[in-house]
Amino acid sequence: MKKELEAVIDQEEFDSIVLYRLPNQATCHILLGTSEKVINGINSLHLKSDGFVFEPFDNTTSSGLFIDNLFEATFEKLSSAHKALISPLFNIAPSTEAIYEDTYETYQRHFNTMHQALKDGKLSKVILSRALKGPAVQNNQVPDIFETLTEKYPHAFVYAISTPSGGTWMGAGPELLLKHNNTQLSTVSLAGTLPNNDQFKWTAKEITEQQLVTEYIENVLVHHQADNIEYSNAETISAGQVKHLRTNFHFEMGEINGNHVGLLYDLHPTPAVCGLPKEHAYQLIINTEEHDRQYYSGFLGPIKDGNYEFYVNIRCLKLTNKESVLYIGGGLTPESEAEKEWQETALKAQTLLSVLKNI
Ligand SMILES: C=C(O[C@H]1C=CC=C(C(=O)O)[C@@H]1O)C(=O)O
Repeated sequence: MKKELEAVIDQEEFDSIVLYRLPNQATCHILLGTSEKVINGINSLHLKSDGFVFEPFDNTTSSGLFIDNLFEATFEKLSSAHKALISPLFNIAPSTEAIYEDTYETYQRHFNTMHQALKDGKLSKVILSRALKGPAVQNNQVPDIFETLTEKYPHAFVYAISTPSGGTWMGAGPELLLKHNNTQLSTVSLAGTLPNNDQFKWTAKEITEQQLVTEYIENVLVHHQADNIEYSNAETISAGQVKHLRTNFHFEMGEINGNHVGLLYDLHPTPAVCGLPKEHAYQLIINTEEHDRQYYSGFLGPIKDGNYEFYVNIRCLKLTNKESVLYIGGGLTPESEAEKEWQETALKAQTLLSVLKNI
C-alpha cells in the first residue's frame, strides 16, 4: 500500500481522513477525501454512494458530514512510514475556547434535574453524559492510539477521523446502530453496565432496563414492516472495563416498503444514548447538559456498494491542541443513585484513558 499511498498523497490535496476497523475483524480501512459534504441528515441517495458518514447527536447545532472516499485502502498493520505519511492529515486545530469539564457537583446537579423527571413518571429512562478532560494528543500519535484501541478492543468499532469542519475525533464503541448487507439488516438492543468481572451479576434493574430497549426496537421494526425478524436472547458482551447486556436483531425489509432512512432516524438516537420516551428524553438532555454533545452519541460508519454499517459514537473523544475531551454517559432510571452513576462513567472512561496515558 505504501507506494500507492505516497503517490496519492503527493498528487491530491486531501483534507479529510478516516481510519476504521469493524468489530471482530483484522482488516483496517483508510479513507482519504477532500471537501467533506455538510449534510442535513442522511437521505436515500447518500445510502447509495460510497463514502463515510459522521452524524452528530443534534443536527441543529452540529453538521452531519459525508466524506466521499477518493482513495481507499485496507491494511492489517500500519508501518512507521505509513503512519508518518498520514499523520499530518489529522488536523488538530488550535482551540481558543476554554474547554468545559463536568465536576461531580455539576454532574450531581444535572442528575437531580433528570432524576426528578424520572420520579415524576415523565419518562422511564434518560442518558446523562459528562465531558471529561484527558491529555493533549499530537497528530503523530493518532495512528498509534488507533492501533492500540484495535488491539485492546477487538469487539468494538474503532475509528479516528479528521475533517475541516468536524475536527478530529477518535473512539472505540460497542453499539451497532444499523447494518445493511445485501438483503439482511441488523441492529442491537444494548443496555445495562457492570464492571467487567465475574463477581458482578446482572440484577433485575439491568435486565428490565435492557428489556425496555428490546421492546422499543421490536416496535420500531414492526412499525417499519420489517420481515423475518429474528432476535437472540440477551447476552453479556465485554467492552473494556465494563460489560453490557445485548440482544442482536436480524431482519429484512421489502424493496418497496423498505424505508431505510426512516428506520435509521427512528433508531437514532437510541435508548442507549437518549432515553424513553425518546422526544421527552431528547429535550431533557438538551435543556440539562451544559456541554454540547456534538458528535458524541451521533453515529458513524462506511457506505459501500449500497451496503452500510453504522455505529453509535460512544466512548469517544475530541482532540484539541490543549487537551482531549472525553464524552461518557450512562442511563438513569428512577432507581439510579448519583454516586453510583458517576462511578460507572468513570469506569467507562478508563477504556480510553488507559490508552491515552500510555502513549
Ligand atoms: C451512553 C453510553 O453508554 C450506553 C451504552 C451501553 C450501556 C449504557 C448504560 O448502561 O448506561 C449506556 O446506555 C456511553 O458510554 O456514553
